[in-house]
Amino acid sequence: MTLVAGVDSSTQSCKVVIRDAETGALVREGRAPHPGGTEVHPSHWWAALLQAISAAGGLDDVAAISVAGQQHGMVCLDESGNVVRDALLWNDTRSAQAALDLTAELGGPQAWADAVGSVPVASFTVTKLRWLAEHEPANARRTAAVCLPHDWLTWRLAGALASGPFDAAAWADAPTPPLDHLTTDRGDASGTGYWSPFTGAYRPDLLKAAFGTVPLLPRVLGPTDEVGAASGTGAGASPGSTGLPGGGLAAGFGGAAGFGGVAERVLIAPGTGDNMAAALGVGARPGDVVVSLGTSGTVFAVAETPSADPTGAVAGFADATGRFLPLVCTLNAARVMDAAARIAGVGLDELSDLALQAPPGADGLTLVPYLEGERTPNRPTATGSIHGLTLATSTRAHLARAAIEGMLCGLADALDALAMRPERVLLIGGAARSEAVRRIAPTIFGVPIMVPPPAEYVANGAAHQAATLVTTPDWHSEDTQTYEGEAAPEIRTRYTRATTHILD
Ligand SMILES: Nc1ncnc2c1ncn2[C@@H]1O[C@H](COP(=O)(O)OP(=O)(O)O)[C@@H](O)[C@H]1O
Ligand SMILES: O=C(CO)[C@@H](O)[C@H](O)COP(=O)(O)O
Repeated sequence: MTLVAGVDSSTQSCKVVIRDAETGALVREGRAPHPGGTEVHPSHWWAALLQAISAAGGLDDVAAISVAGQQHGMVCLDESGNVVRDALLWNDTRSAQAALDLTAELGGPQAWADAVGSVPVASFTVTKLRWLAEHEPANARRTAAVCLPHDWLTWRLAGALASGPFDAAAWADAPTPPLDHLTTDRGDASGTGYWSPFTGAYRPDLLKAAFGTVPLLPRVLGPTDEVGAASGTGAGASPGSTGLPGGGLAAGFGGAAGFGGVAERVLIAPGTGDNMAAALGVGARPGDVVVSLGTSGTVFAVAETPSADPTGAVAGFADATGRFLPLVCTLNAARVMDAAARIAGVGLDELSDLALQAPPGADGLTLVPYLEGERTPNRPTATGSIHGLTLATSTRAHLARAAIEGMLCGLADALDALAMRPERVLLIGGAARSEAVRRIAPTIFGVPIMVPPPAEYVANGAAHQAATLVTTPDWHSEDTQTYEGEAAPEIRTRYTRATTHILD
């Protein structure tokens, strides 16, 4: 049996799955938590990855690996490859003004949508770089290369694999490759704000306008390229860079160092952004819409052509297959339920039970879930609010229901923004494990919802990408469960009214 590993380095944790490359059967898995906060030193991701790989039984018998990661995070490296400052994550809103400034400077939202498929908001890397240039000029000057979380982990993994077989202690300080060995993929690159899904190339002019200089950028690999192989597409190589010198890292991988396991050489797939990997993992095809309820709430579709929404609601991303992934993202999803459970003093399962005890619409109790500000709609400084509080609605059950309905109303607006008539709506992510979420979602979305069995779909997608390096994977998706319910548009109407009465 040939094994492959898939990694999901997401906001809250790192998950590793080891699967049979041919069939996709799960062999073993592991996970480790990430620290909280919206700025994190990348070394925490590396430590969590090593811990999760250990928990998953190591990599000695693994033939290929792929890392998917939270999108947009700004990882700045100096000339020696050291991290310049803590990474600003996708949900850090300090660059909201920079986003407004950049939008105006280029000539408005349409100009950005036409240039890179998306209108920048605080999540996008390009706005974080502008913030750095303005607020931390010394750190900006030290920045020799900029990459994304999955790029950085892939680069570290390449260095560690070149140093010897998996050993968490030895790998903790494994040497890193030269900066010009950094790689990314088109899916994650499309969330930077300086890579165009229309041309498949970087827009160094936009980066220079935002940051003042053009640091080295990761080479953009094609969907089936191998990290370290000299024959990648190279499309969008960093300005001035001609690709990997001397055939890259391939010679240093794995077996040459005498791995004890079956695999002679661990291949590294390009990896991608977590949403692009989720699309792979769930087997999304054109006509499908995927709703993912993780730290972020995302609604996305696989598309044959790139999109350019000047309203900024839909980000015109690329996917991990050569197609496109129009996506709407909210800052507030699973953690709204975490917060409601904390207030109610219950666990997540009990919160689900409580929510199902309250009637649809929670007797008018409406929760606007902007607990971390909001990205869609673009309200970076907004706060959450509760409306319709009466003696009768002052119960834990009403609160639980209102929290879930409020979170889902934000996602229903996202679904509307995609402007599709989906053939299937698939619900995944941590909060999709909640029975209340599964049962309430069809009433809020107004369409039946298909829920695949709970699994780590981002890590699975990464594993599938890794499998394509060693075989032609024939992975069958497991049965989904369909949830239906009577549409309750009045809940969304009340929610929309409530969103006009929130504090910034
Ligand atoms: N049974 C459940 N009900 C509701 N939320 C859940 C449940 N299980 C996990 N979660 C939530 O899912 C979130 C993690 O989901 P995940 O998709 O792994 O997030 P991320 O990928 O952003 O790190 C956490 O906030 C966790 O509390
Ligand atoms: O910013 C986006 C998408 O544009 C987020 O979806 C991040 O990619 C974080 O994902 P999760 O950690 O919530 O999976």
